[in-house]
Amino acid sequence: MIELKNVSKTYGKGQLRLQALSDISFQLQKGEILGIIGRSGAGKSTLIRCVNLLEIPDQGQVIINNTDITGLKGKKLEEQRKKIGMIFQHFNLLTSRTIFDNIALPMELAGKSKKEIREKVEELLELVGIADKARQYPANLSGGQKQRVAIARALANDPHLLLCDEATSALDPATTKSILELLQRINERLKITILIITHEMEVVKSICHSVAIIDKGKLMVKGTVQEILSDQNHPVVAAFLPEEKDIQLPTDIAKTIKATYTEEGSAVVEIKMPENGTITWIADVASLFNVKVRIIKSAIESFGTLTTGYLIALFEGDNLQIEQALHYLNEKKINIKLKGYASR
Ligand SMILES: Nc1ncnc2c1ncn2[C@@H]1O[C@H](COP(=O)(O)OP(=O)(O)OP(=O)(O)O)[C@@H](O)[C@H]1O
Repeated sequence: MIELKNVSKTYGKGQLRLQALSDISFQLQKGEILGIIGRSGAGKSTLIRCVNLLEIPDQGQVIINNTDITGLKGKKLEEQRKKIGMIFQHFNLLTSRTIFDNIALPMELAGKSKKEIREKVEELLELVGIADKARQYPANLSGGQKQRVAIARALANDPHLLLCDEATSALDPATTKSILELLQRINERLKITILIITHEMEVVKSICHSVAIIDKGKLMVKGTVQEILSDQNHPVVAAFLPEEKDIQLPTDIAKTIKATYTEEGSAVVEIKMPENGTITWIADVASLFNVKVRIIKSAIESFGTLTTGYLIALFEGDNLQIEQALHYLNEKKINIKLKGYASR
């Protein structure tokens, strides 16, 4: 079990003094995957760096399997650090070393034998699915493959804890999914505890067992993903709710949008998603007014049964009929906002 007890950290002195972490306490059970979310500057990276003592807390304790590692120095601290793996947003691989040698590095530093290192690296290459890349260099790999190397390297000394600092933030959605699946497989197979710092809801929803939110250096709440995400008033949910400012007009439309209808134009309409996540009126608008609704942008999140967010749609048709359709939707109290008119 991993426990943080009343951990605080300040940077700077005098007027520049900044309380980055304030009295943080939580527990992580063996095999748990905890996601920590929070706004930029909330203290997420400081927290994760305090867990492996890359930053030394001013106060409080980091207790790993009943050992208070904050009190350790020298070799004893190094021994404990070896049991904590870490992966980063930008992978942090050594460009002059092959993939094999990148993964081998922590074991070389730990003084393992060549045979031991070879066997372990081969096993890890298989585990993360890049056995064919052993002799390549990082520059020849995709982002997802680089993160697989970083994961293998983080596992080299059989850690009991894996720290992930925005590990999928630089990856596209499909690669993110495959890396999250890999982390989940590692968690299940090796029973390794994982602490993830993220700003991506997808990460929390797809692999975390529990989630906590950090705000201005304070840990607000920790709970299971299920209980937190089904409560739409929960601060964790609120932190992820798309706001109106999150949906912007596509640039080509923003440049040409006009306040009045133009011949051969279409109305640009912002739609607030209803909470049940279903828009039922598109077919009505088509059949009653011969207006075609085309969704061109969305910022939507789902939490349990709640769906929330915004869409941008083009209403295409004759001016009068578009106006009638908008009037009809306003009468029905559908949450829409006319942004202007675009040329087709
Ligand atoms: N080495 C440092 N020296 C001084 N201030 C620091 C240092 N590292 C972080 N800070 C400050 O501490 C606060 C927390 O920073 P931290 O990097 O932990 O936030 P974060 O939640 O990880 O942010 P982001 O999501 O933008 O990476 C910020 O105000 C930051 O400017």
